[in-house]
Amino acid sequence: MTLLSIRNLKSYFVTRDGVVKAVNQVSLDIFENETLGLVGESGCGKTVLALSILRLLSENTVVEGKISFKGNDLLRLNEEEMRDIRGKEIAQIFQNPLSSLNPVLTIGLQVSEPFMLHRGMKLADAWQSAISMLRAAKIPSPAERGKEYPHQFSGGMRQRAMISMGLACNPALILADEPTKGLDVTIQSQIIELMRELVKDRGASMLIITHDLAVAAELCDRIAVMYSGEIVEVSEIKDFLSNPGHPYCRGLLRSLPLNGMEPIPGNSPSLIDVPEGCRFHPRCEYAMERCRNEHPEIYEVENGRKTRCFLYA
Ligand SMILES: Nc1ncnc2c1ncn2[C@@H]1O[C@H](COP(=O)(O)OP(=O)(O)OP(=O)(O)O)[C@@H](O)[C@H]1O
Ligand code: NI
Repeated sequence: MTLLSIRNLKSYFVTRDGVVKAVNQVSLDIFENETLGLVGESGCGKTVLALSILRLLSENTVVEGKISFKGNDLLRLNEEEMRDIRGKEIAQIFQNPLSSLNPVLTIGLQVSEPFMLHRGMKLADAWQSAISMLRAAKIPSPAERGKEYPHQFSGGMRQRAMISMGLACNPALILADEPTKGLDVTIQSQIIELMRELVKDRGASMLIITHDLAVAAELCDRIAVMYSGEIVEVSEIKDFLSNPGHPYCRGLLRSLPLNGMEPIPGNSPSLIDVPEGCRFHPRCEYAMERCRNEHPEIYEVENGRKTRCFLYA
């Protein structure tokens, strides 16, 4: 069953230099009870896609298309209805908890907040629920540590606190944007393990944005790859790792340390002035005449795999 369905989403920023087409005609489904990875080079539009779902983009953004979630089109809800969905039905776990946590409130109080806001609990009950949540996130001595402030927590512990906050109201969908960025490798894998456990235990779905294909391999059921504002491949993670379809995805795999770290030649295109034809053609070793002039649609390949490449037309 589909939990969230994005159709023809466009998120454009109007800037002095031109229109930045950060998300361009994206269609993507997130199923119930699945973890979907979203990968792609820096600046390809991953964060903007996640922020579009939550409608957290700035005023100068034009957002068009349809985002269906539990019978509603999120893009058509009013701000009050949307506030009700944020944190309760769709939670976010973003990178850099230090900038997302309030420095002058205790961790316990901040994790209590969603319980008060969305579940109507009084502070004393919310506090108890917050402490259980911190315990579930494996924060040691949660009753004492809940009284501490963000700066008294290590980076890993702060991320655990953010995860507790995100999962407090049992959201159906969690949007996690690089949740382990900047953490030590060992802490990273503990956080990933924790997220997998908590998300699966609750039967929630997750969209996880990551640069790290190893993280995606560990955590995801399916993967979606973005290039220059577009989805270029969607596939089961195991098919993707063993046999990626799109030439860009083949390049991504070759750039992994265990495969020789061969970088993809060239740079990703500007989102203001995108190449004609296939956006990847200037960097593609398989580029044909057609790729220079025609924009490929996304083709159904096999096994639910979809690839935006004329090799599969
Ligand atoms: N408020 C804004 N105004 C104008 N352009 C923006 C704005 N926010 C993002 N962009 C542009 O939109 C594009 C996509 O940005 P986005 O943050 O989604 O990339 P990303 O894939 O998340 O990259 P990273 O992996 O580095 O986080 C970038 O070119 C970025 O500069
Ligand atoms: Ni990002």
